[in-house]
Amino acid sequence: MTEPRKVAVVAGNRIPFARQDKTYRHASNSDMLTAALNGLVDRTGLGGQEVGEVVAGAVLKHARDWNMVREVVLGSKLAPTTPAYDIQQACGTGLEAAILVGNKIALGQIDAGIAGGVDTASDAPISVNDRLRNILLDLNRAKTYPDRLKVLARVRPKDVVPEIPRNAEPRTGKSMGDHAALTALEWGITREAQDELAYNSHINLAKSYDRGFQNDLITPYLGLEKDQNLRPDTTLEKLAKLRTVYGKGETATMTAGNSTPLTDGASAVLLSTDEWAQEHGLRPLAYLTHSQTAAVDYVKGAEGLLMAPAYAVPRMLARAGLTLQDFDYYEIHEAFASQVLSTLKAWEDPIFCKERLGLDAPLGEIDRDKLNVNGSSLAAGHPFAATGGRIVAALAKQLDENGGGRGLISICAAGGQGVVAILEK
Ligand SMILES: CC(=O)CC(=O)SCCNC(=O)CCNC(=O)[C@H](O)C(C)(C)COP(=O)(O)OP(=O)(O)OC[C@H]1O[C@@H](n2cnc3c(N)ncnc32)[C@H](O)[C@@H]1OP(=O)(O)O
Repeated sequence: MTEPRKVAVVAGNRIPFARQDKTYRHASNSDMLTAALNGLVDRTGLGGQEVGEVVAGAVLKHARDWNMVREVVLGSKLAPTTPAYDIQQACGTGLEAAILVGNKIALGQIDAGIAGGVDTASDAPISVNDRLRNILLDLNRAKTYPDRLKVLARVRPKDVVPEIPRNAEPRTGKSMGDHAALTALEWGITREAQDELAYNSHINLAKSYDRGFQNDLITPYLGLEKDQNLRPDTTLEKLAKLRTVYGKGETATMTAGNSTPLTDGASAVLLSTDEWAQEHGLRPLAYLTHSQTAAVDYVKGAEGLLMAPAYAVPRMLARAGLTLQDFDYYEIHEAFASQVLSTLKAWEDPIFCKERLGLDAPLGEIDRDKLNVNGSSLAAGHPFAATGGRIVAALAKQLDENGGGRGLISICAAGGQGVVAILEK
């Protein structure tokens, strides 16, 4: 077996993220992923060329999009001979796509590949209930006109009520926010701490736009040039006034300001070997060096729904021979401010680290000045599968700009899962 090859993150591109039912109201997942992909192809001069694979996905997609990513490639500026396939790991999708591409590069199966993700909260895949579905299937089977009429006569008004996907866990019926509220309560996460994290996210993202950091990470789309959820004028006072939306009574702390908004958007990231990058006149921004996934049993309440990264990170650190403090940047996806803070508090807690992680000592604190330095999902928004690509591209660029260093990526996902990775330069 030959040594694994280094996996370079070469470039990234996304469209600005839009709030649900706003600018991208009429854009489909395929439209948005094509825009993100074509922007990356233009930026890297890959028009008409083939890459090893394109791997991407959407958390919510229409049944007609069963081969979405390959169809997107066929409609893109890449060569039509580029293989492509869909993956889905809830909010971990974009990062998992980068890991899959990276692993194939490391093993010598491909020299370059593109990882991506897309989601629309505006163009939700509405379905019909099982009764109407069975009637429609029978209608398709009916051979004669009278037979069809007989089948149609079975339709009742209640059958035509559409089923809209809920942002909830199928096994508990609770929304992600309700789950996060339970975890916030368990860890004693205050409203003030959540609002401060949300405030920093907006300020850091606004600063990153101001200093031009986002210029070669984003391609404007449908007239939108910046993330639509960004509020550079937000203040702690304004955040403190918002009503709570998850949790109950006096213990409720989560608001629209410290929870991610429902969002539309897409992202794409180019990964390759050093040699491939050089041959194509490109250069590595950073290297994808480690990754890990974990899952927790949130169904029986053994752990909080969004706490899997708290388990994945120490496992990855142990394999990498690193401590939690060995990083210059921490990119912790802000599904909810409370979930970031619960994770950080768990890593500082000796009992959690001993009893749940099996460690002799707590992982300890991180330097908060190194956390989400260019803003994260609370400010940018969170089009589920597109978030991983946003983070990988921004962190790689930040490490490059810094002239080197190491960054930790941590993404919580529905179903009690976590996907984490390390980028280094
Ligand atoms: C899926 C996975 O695998 C894992 C994950 O990541 S889990 C995370 C998944 N994502 C979610 O669950 C998304 C959850 N978010 C939502 O459902 C909704 O955004 C929400 C219920 C939290 C809020 O919805 P909403 O009430 O419609 O929000 P919105 O109208 O935008 O904001 C309410 C108010 O707060 C204000 N506001 C929001 N953020 C603000 C800020 N930063 N500063 C000042 N004001 C703000 C708005 O201006 C608005 O004020 P008005 O009512 O005066 O207009």
